[in-house]
Amino acid sequence: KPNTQEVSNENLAVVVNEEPVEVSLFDRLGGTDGISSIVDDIVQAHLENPVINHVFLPLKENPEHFESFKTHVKEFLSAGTGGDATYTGKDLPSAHKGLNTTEKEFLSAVDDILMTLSKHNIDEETKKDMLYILYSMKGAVIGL
Ligand code: HEM
Repeated sequence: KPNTQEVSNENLAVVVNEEPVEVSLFDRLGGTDGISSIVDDIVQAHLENPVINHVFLPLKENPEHFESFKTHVKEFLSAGTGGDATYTGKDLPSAHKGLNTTEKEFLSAVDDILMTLSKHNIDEETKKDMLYILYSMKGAVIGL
C-alpha cells in the first residue's frame, strides 16, 4: 500500500509548481530593451500610416524633439507596465491638446500598436492586456 501521505504531498508539490507565476507586463514586453524596440517600430508604423501620419511627420522636422518624444513614450510604457523608469513627459491630455484626434485615428493608432506587438511575437494574452489599457486611456487623448 503506498504511503498516501507521501503521495499527496507529492501531488501538492506538483500543483504548487504549476501555479501560474505572475509575470509583469513590463517583462512580457521584453523589459527595457524590448519596449525600446517596440516603441521605435510603433512610431515607424505611425509615420507610414496615412490615417495618422499627418500628426507624426512634422515631429521629424525637429530631430531633438522627435527623440525626446520617443524617449517619453518608452518611459511611459515602461513605468506603466511595472518597469522602474520615471516618466518625464507631459500628462496625456496636455501632450495631445490641439491634435483633435478622432475615434477613427485612435483606432488606427491602436491597430499599429497591435500589429507591432504581433511582429515582435508578443503573446495573445499580453496583447489583450495592452488593448484593454490603451482603450481605457481613450478619453485622455481624443477630441482635445
Ligand atoms: C492610448 C493611446 C495613447 C497613448 C498612451 C499616448 C501616449 C503618448 C505619450 C506618452 C506621448 C509623449 C508626450 C511627451 O513627449 O511629453 C505622446 C505624444 C504624442 N502623441 Fe500620443 N498617445 C496615445 C494616442 C495617440 C493618438 C491616437 C495620436 C494621434 C493619432 C497621438 C499623437 C501624439 C503626438 C503627435 C504626440 C507628440 C506631441 C508633441 O510632442 O507635441 N497619440 N503620446
